[in-house]
Amino acid sequence: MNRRYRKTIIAGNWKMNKTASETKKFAEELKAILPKAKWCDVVVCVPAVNIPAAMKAFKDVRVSVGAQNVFYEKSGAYTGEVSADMLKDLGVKYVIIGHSERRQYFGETDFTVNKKVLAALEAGLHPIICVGESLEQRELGITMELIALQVKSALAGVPAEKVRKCVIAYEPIWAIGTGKTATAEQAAEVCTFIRTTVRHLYGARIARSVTVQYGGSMKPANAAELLSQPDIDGGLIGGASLKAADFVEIVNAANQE
Ligand SMILES: O=C[C@H](O)COP(=O)(O)O
Repeated sequence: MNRRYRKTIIAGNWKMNKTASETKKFAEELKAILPKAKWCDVVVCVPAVNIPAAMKAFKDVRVSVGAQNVFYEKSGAYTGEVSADMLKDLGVKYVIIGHSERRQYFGETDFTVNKKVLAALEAGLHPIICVGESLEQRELGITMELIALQVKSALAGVPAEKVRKCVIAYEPIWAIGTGKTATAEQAAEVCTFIRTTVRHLYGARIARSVTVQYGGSMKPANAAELLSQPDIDGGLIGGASLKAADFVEIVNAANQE
């Protein structure tokens, strides 16, 4: 981690978990145990329908509320979709884009990810752009090519002054929800490569300012080691973000780095 140049961000991705009342309960639990002085930004990305409840519940907890998806059009006949302006209007700060579950189950592609990133930035949101390889791709030895393609596609047309608003999350698909974490070396290697890719596109100054997270079975037991890697500036946490105590332990691990 390098606090001098960029933000450390610990973000929970609740996926399709917790009702509005469970959100309120979680916020109360979190408030009781979250340290007041934090060196990192803490974000909780909740299901879209629970955003208003989360905004209210996390108001005095100094936790930003994030969304898990956004559509790229501004408005119109797109049944079931939510626009970037709608999220912004609710007070949302971050939005996850291109999570592998969206790519796998909902047909998201590098092309739609890019359109969503542009729409999110235009609305003043911070996109958390997810990239990552499958086990087959890793075994074929094409991880870096794939990551470069995903990063370059996601950032296509993003002007230099807006890139530092983007967060890039490296989430190896084989480590998501499997309990199988990438080793700190594997995670660090790809996170450094992501920064190098941004450097080739935008130069060293901007590359230094972009937050790169790791996600994939991050938990209290492995967070400190992962977060101590120089190019890992935070985590995107699924399962372990659902329990306030585990989530806070990860925030504490980030605070110690
Ligand atoms: O967005 C979060 C990732 O999918 C990681 O999920 P996980 O921590 O449950 O493996």
